[in-house]
Amino acid sequence: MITIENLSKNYGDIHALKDTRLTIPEGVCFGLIGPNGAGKSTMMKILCGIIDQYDGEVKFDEMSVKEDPNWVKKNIGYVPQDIVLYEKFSAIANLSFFGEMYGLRGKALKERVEEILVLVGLEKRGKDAVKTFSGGMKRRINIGCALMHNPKYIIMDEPTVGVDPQSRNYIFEMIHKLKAENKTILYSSHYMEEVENLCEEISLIDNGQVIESGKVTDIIAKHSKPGVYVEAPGIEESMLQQFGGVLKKGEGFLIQSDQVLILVDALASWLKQESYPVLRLEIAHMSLEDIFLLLTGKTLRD
Ligand SMILES: Nc1ncnc2c1ncn2[C@@H]1O[C@H](COP(=O)(O)OP(=O)(O)OP(=O)(O)O)[C@@H](O)[C@H]1O
Repeated sequence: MITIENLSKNYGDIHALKDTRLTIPEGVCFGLIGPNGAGKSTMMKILCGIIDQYDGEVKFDEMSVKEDPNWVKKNIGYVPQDIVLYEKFSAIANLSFFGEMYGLRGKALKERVEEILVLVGLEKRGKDAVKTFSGGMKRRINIGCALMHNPKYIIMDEPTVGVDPQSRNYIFEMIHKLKAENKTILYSSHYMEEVENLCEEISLIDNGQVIESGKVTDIIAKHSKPGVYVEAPGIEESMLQQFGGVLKKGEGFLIQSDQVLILVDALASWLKQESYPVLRLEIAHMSLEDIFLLLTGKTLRD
């Protein structure tokens, strides 16, 4: 279990994390969701010991990150947001380099490199220089490097950003395999649907603080309200506020109400009376993304 207590980090006047608390259970894929600048990367860098100047406490079981940075290096695999690889060297050379840093040698190193190449789906490209790889392939090798020492905890900072669909699917498959091996994975993303599919538990982060945390289904059950989605060119949020709470969603609006049938009727009459062309009018439930918007007033992506 990872326990984060009263974690704060400032960069000059910027409060990247503000008295944050979080508990991450063992053996789950845990998603950190938040917009740009929410504090996700800062939290991850503190967890894996890259940032060591902060207030508060981070513990893996009872092991404090501050007390034993070497334990952290042995037990955590960190996949940074920016790909770090030696472009001129082959995939095998890159994986071997990271394996050696973690103390692997000889046969054990060779076998682990082969295992990782299979895991990331690049066993046929092992001897090729990384500079000949697509962005998605580089990302897969980058993840492989973080797994060379078979860490118990894996921290992945937005591993699918800028990645092609094929590589993204490889990454998802990899995560499912790691979950089957009972690894604890911390996974940050701006993509709610990714996190909903991969993670058993999540934390919504905004402005350096945890807004909500728990199982995806529990968060949805707690905050989601039924409502009606309406899409009609020309209508504006202020016009719909007479009907209930309004959230802007895609090209239309989601209006919350416990009386959805009455609301559909009322909206239909109003739209007809005002002569707005209606593209969609339907009963809808709030998604996790809608809940994030409801709780923070922000969308996940600009
Ligand atoms: N080295 C740094 N120096 C100064 N400010 C920083 C530094 N790193 C991060 N910040 C600031 O701290 C805040 C949190 O940044 P952080 O990178 O942790 O957020 P994030 O949620 O990971 O965002 P993104 O999704 O864009 O990666 C932001 O306001 C950011 O500009």
